[in-house]
Amino acid sequence: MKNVIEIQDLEKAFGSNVILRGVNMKLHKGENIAILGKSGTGKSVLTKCIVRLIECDSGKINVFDNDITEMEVDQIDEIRKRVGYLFQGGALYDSMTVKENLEFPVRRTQLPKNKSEVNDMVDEALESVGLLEAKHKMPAELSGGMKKRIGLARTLILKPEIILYDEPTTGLDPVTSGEISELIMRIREKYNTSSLIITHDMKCAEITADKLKLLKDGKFYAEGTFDELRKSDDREVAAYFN
Ligand SMILES: Nc1ncnc2c1ncn2[C@@H]1O[C@H](COP(=O)(O)OP(=O)(O)OP(=O)(O)O)[C@@H](O)[C@H]1O
Repeated sequence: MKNVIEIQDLEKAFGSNVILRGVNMKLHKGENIAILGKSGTGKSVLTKCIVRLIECDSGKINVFDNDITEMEVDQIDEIRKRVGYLFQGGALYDSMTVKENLEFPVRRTQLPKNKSEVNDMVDEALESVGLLEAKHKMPAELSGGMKKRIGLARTLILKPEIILYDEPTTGLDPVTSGEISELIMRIREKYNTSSLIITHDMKCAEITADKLKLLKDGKFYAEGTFDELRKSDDREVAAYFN
């Protein structure tokens, strides 16, 4: 199976604070992997290394068969267009409408397009997350769940092949969390994406992930399907299912 991400022996420290101590993983095309781990274990650092928002210290990170640790800035930009990163809070610009928030990545990273083309892209992305009616709203008028959806629409507008979800359901009630998890699945179907999903929400992992990986002490400690890990005798793993 084709890998869209392949990481070998990734290490990262901030000063004396060693975070990643030899991370290895592969993400196949079309696959969803959930990354579990206690707070502060380096899940976000790992995903940020994948798009070089953080520079790793050593190791290889192949994205679409290119080692991004060796790339020049302009080549990285090409990769970033193909890898969407959904930040924890949605990271919307509060002073811009939803429409303007969605136009922003298009204007920054794509060839000039005429107004109506950009408008169509905005509408398609909003329709994909079921929020076309929020187009002219300001972020302050949106609920937490709506902000997550709009953040996702802003990621989708560039039609990424990989999406990195950083805690897509955190801070949401169980019903809205479930809706976001279902949306992640619909997005995979529609856009044919592969995803890494950092989550503390086991329901989200159950719904969205083909495979779960548990980060502990700077390495992956366990991996398997939801059902395989649920049956694990290992106390570290079992703790996630209590
Ligand atoms: N830019 C940075 N400079 C210094 N330390 C950092 C930086 N980014 C992250 N860290 C440290 O790296 C560690 C891992 O952080 P990270 O955000 O990856 O944790 P996480 O597993 O995603 O946690 P959570 O589940 O709480 O979001 C933390 O100790 C954090 O303080």
